[in-house]
Amino acid sequence: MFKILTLNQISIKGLERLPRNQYEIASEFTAPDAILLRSHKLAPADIAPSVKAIARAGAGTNNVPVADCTARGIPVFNSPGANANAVKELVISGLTLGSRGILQGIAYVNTLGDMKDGAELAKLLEKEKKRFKGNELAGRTLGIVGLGAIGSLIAHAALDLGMNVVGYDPALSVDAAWRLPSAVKRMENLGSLFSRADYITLHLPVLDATRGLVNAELLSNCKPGCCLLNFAREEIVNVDSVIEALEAGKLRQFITDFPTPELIGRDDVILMPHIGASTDEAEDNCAIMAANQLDDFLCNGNITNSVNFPSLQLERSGKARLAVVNRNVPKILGSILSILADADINIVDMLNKSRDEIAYNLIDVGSEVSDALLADIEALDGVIKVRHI
Ligand SMILES: NC(=O)c1ccc[n+]([C@@H]2O[C@H](COP(=O)([O-])OP(=O)(O)OC[C@H]3O[C@@H](n4cnc5c(N)ncnc54)[C@H](O)[C@@H]3O)[C@@H](O)[C@H]2O)c1
Ligand SMILES: O=C(O)CC[C@@H](O)C(=O)O
Repeated sequence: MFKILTLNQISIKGLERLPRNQYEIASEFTAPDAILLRSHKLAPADIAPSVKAIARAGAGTNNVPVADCTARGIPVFNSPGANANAVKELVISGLTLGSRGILQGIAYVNTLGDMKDGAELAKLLEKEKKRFKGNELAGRTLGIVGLGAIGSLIAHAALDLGMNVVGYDPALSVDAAWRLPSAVKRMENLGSLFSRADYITLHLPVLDATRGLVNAELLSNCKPGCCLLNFAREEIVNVDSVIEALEAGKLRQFITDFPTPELIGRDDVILMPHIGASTDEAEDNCAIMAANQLDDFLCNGNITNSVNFPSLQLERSGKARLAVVNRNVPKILGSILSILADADINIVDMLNKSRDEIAYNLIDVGSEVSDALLADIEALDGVIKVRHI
C-alpha cells in the first residue's frame, strides 16, 4: 500500500487513478510515499524521509524545492500542457477586458439600480456609452513571452482574432517549435518584442533567470499605451516598475492573475485571484496526468514529465526491478552491476539515463534481491536512493 499525501484540493478524477487496493490518500500522513499538490508552498522540512516522489497537478513547480528534491533523489513531476487551454481562454478574456470598457461599463450599469423607468434607462445608457468605447484587437500586435504550451495556444487564438503575433523564447523546444504557427514572428530579444507590441502576455516559468525580468529598463521600451498581461507568476514582474510605467503612461493597463496589495484599487489594473487554471477541465486534466505519472513511478519506477529527472520508461521483465538514483559520475553503475554479479543475480534488462547532476537506472533482475544486497548498493559512494519494486 502506498500512502499519498494531498496538500491541495485534487480533482476526484485524478484520485480515481490511484486505486484503493494499492493507495491510501489523505491530507495528513507522517510517513507518506508521495506528495500530490497544486500551489501549496512546500518547504524542504515538509518533505518526510519516506517521500519517494512529488507530483504537481499543474505546470509551475516554483512552490516545490526542486533542487533539494534532486539532491535527495526525489523526482518532481508536473503536468505540462494539461491546463494550457484554460489559461489561453482567460488570457483572451484579459485581452478583451483590456481593449474595451467592459468592466467599467458593467460597474456603471450596476449603479443604476434605482432607475425604474426602462425607457429612461435605455436613453441614459445610449447617452453614456461613449465613455466605455474601446479598440478592436484585430490589427494590433500581441507580444508573447514564452512560446510553450500556453504561449503557442495563445498565438493560434490571437492570429484567429486577426492580431499580429510576435514571440520571444530563448529556450524553445523542438516540439514547441512544431506547435507554433508559422505566422508568429520570432524576436531576437525582449527589448524588440516590448517595442513592437500593443499587448504583451507572459507565459514563462519563474526561474532565477526570469525573476524580476520585467523591470523598469525593459518597460522603458514599451510603445506608449501598451497593455501588459501576467498570467505566469508574480515574481517575473517588478510591480514597482509596473506602477511607475502606468503612471508615466508607458503602460496603459496591467492585467494579472497575481494581485499584490499595492495594485488593489487602481483603475489601470485588472486583478484576478490566480484563476488561470481554475476550470473543471483543467483541474481534471492536471490531476489525471499527475496521478498517472505518480502511479507509474511508484509501481514501475518509470519517469514521465519530471522537471528534475530524466524521462525513462522500461517495460517490466524479470522477477524484480531495482530503481537506483545516483550522482552523475563515472563508475557507480559499474559498482552496482558488480554487486549484482557477485551475488549471481542475472540482469534481464536495464536502462540508464542522466540529467544534469543525477543519473537514474532501472535494472530488471532474474531473481529476488535480498535486503542485505540492497543495503550494499545503497552504501556505495554516490548512490542516493535505491528502491526494490
Ligand atoms: N495563472 C495560472 O493559473 C497558470 C496556469 C498554468 C501555468 N502558469 C504559469 O505559466 C508558465 C508557463 O506554462 P506553460 O504550460 O506554457 O509551460 P511550458 O513549459 O510549456 O512553456 C514555458 C516556455 O517558457 C520558455 N522560457 C523559459 N525561459 C524563458 C525566458 N527567459 N524568456 C522567454 N521564454 C522563456 C520555455 O522555453 C518554454 O517554451 C508556468 O511555468 C506557470 O508558472 C500559470
Ligand atoms: O493549481 C492551480 O490552480 C494553478 C496552477 C498554475 O499556477 C500552474 O502553474 O499550473
